[in-house]
Amino acid sequence: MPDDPEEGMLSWDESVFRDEHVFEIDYVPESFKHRESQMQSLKYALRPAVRGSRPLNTIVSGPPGTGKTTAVQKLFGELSAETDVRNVRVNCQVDSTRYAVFSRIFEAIFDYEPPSSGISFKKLFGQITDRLVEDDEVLVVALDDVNYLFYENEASDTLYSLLRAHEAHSGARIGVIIISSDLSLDVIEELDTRVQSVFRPEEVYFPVYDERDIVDILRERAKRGFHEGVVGTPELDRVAELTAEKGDLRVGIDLLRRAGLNAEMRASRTVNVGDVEEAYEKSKYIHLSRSLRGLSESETALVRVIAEHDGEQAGEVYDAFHEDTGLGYTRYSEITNKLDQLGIIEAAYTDVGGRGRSRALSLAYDPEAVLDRL
Ligand SMILES: Nc1ncnc2c1ncn2[C@@H]1O[C@H](COP(=O)(O)OP(=O)(O)OP(=O)(O)O)[C@@H](O)[C@H]1O
Repeated sequence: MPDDPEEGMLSWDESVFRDEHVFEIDYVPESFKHRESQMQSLKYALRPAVRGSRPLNTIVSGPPGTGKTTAVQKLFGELSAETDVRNVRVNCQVDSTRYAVFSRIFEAIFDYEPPSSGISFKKLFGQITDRLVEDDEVLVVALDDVNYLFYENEASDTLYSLLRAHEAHSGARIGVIIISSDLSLDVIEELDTRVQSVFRPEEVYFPVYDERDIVDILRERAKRGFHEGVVGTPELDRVAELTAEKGDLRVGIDLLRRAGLNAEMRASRTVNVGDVEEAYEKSKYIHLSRSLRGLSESETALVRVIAEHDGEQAGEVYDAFHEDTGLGYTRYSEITNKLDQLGIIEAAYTDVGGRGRSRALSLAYDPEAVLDRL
């Protein structure tokens, strides 16, 4: 510990943070660099809406933590502030059925939730479009993390309703932005042919940031979040290096916050590389935590069973799952597919001693780390 407490030590009423809020998950950054071309493409697609026409439908894709959601949030913020275009972003991890998506849209338009007694989908839809026509407004809907609609088999119906709104309800103008971070999913291919025939979206791709971009973005964030001099260049470089390994900018933002907390734990005014390395033991699981957060009870139950039977054959895992939950094979296999697509588990086919092929299920992460986060 430093000799001079005045200089090196943090007192109780001091903090390394200037504004800890900038490291939170829902913070929309003021400065949004290295995404200029993607922002241009999105603006191009949205521009017709400003003129009162239907905007171009768009698919935004790219790996997790590459700024897709932020780009849409920033543009929607501008649309709300400067134009009459209505917009709503639906988080499909939370609202993963067509009815839930439209309830969210209803809420955004009417400023209150639809009656919980339950009205038919048709009625819900009709009220939304009537209102749009009445107010002469164009609506843009962003379906964020659209892959969750696919896991529930709701994607085609949801998109079909949105895309055909102007035919079903004359005068309704709705555009769709779908955001997908599951690159193993070919969104268009997976849709019903009836949807494919009306869905010819513009494509905007968000690649991972390289290490130099990451340093640039995180330096800005650190400047806002920490007092001057708290994070030095070697520490920031290490944060960027670890972030680039994972490819997800969220890892870097979480690392900065946790490293700051670790420095405070030592009552230090500055973050050192040790604080960063220690923080990484938690931050590296940020993607896992996010995937686990949205799971239902039976999905969580299956994750737990797999963690306890790591690497065993699918049949054995099913027996244990069935015993715990009473659920049958169909549901079991649907959940297995979802967990596989989310990257929580890996399902590999193996030959089992001449008896044909079987699926072995294992976690994509250390079982301890998974069980800790359930
Ligand atoms: N260019 C940027 N400048 C500043 N912050 C950024 C930038 N790009 C991303 N971020 C930050 O990184 C985090 C992740 O970004 P965002 O949620 O937009 O990613 P995403 O691509 O939508 O991820 P996912 O596909 O997992 O939903 C957010 O906290 C966001 O503020």
